[in-house]
Amino acid sequence: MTTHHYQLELWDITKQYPGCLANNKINLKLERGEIHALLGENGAGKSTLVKIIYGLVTPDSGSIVWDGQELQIRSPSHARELGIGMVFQHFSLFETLTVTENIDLCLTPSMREQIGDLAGRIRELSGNYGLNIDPDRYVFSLSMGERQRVEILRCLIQQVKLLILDEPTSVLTPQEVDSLFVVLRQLASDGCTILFISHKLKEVTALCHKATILRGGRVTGACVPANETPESIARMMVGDSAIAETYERRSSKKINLAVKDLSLPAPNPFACALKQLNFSLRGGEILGIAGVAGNGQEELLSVLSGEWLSPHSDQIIMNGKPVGRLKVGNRRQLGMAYVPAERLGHGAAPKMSLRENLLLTNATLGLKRWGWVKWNKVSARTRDVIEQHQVKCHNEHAPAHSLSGGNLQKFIIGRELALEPNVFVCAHPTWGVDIGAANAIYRELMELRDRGAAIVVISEDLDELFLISDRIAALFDGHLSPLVKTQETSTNQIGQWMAGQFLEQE
Ligand SMILES: Nc1ncnc2c1ncn2[C@@H]1O[C@H](COP(=O)(O)OP(=O)(O)OP(=O)(O)O)[C@@H](O)[C@H]1O
Repeated sequence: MTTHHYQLELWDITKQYPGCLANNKINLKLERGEIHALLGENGAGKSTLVKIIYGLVTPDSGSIVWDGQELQIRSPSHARELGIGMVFQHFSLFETLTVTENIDLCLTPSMREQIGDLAGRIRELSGNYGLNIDPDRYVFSLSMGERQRVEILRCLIQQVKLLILDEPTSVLTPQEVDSLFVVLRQLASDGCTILFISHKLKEVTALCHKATILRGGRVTGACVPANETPESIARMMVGDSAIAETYERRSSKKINLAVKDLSLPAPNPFACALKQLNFSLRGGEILGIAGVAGNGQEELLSVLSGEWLSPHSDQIIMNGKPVGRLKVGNRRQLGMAYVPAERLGHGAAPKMSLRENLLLTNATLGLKRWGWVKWNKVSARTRDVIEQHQVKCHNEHAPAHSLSGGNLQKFIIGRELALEPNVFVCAHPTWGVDIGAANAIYRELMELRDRGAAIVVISEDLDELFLISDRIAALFDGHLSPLVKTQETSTNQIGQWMAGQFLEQE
């Protein structure tokens, strides 16, 4: 049954969740040194399968052959001992510890002894692979891109034979993606096998040697990505809904959101101060803000949403009212909705059910009276969001953490759109969302825009920003570049602005 040149073989792997057959007799073989893409729409069963390989989930039936030996992977620490490393979509780092302390936590005593000076080894590996990580920094001060690089470093330090990456590029800029691919190709040529989950099909065709496609928990196809186009792979995954659309540009006269001379000191030594930001946004307009992670995106999101207050009330004006000193809840009452970058923990409370999560931001919409929650209404509204946005889940009582990443993102966006905001601030709207659902989200953003809302989209995906934005700008070191019409600029120019070139022109 086994062939020894395979690093990993899965035979008839099956996993049933209540009401959902997440993996249905899956067969998969990974050769040593190959980069293998695992593709499929949201909820297809990709994360379940890789959690089985990483020992986080026990399959109901089927067998696993590692390095020619049939075995059971009992736990993540067992997986790591075998040489299996995983970088999750949701990072698993402790924010109040440094990079070195975080990496140290997953080492066994013998690994510690073998490595010796851990901080030195981190510096060395970080240098070799161009990851640019300072071992002494605290994780809370790192951008999403940097956090992901710490996770990759953590696996590299353990000398993995199989590296599993779940949506690794979703928080990276094009330049960071290129350098990640250099690292991955180097690792693969050193004999490390890489299992790569991604919804970004251009990247799959550029990087991966083989691809396996899942649908509804089954393997439904396989291909050599280099022989395919992103469109042909998309059709294999989700059918014709994948075909990309283009959108007309619109805008109106009324200004829904204005930011005036907004400067904000960095709240900690590693955060980014915002410097003299000025922009205004009309109803019926989408402003795309590009930038390399860590250049002020998190800070701008926090100050626009009201999680942080601006120094003066009139530095942020919503529909003519100064709101800079109002908190999130008050801004929501005035018509703002907000989707933060991190889904679990920030966008949704993981252990709370979907209807409780809906209530968290929709409470003002007649769902409470005299302090009593009208649970029937909350349930009905949650079911509407689930239906309208085709969120795959058991029902409205499912805890947020039981949803696949893309489905949770669809739910959070749907919940916020249900508020019918006139100012919508949204980070990474299609992070981890499959191509069919991404198009559905784009359509909804366009429709909201056409109903007169002003929308700010902060994203590191330039293709996305060029597809949907009416105007576009880049953040660099807390400075905002000029805002230009998307048709009048190019990815090249915005790429240069992302590196701060606009400051030299001023
Ligand atoms: N702990 C759980 N309890 C109940 N159902 C679950 C649980 N984990 C996953 N599921 C369900 O199993 C199915 C497969 O989910 P999985 O996370 O594997 O999909 P995926 O292909 O990784 O999707 P995505 O691209 O959105 O991350 C989904 O319908 C999901 O809701």
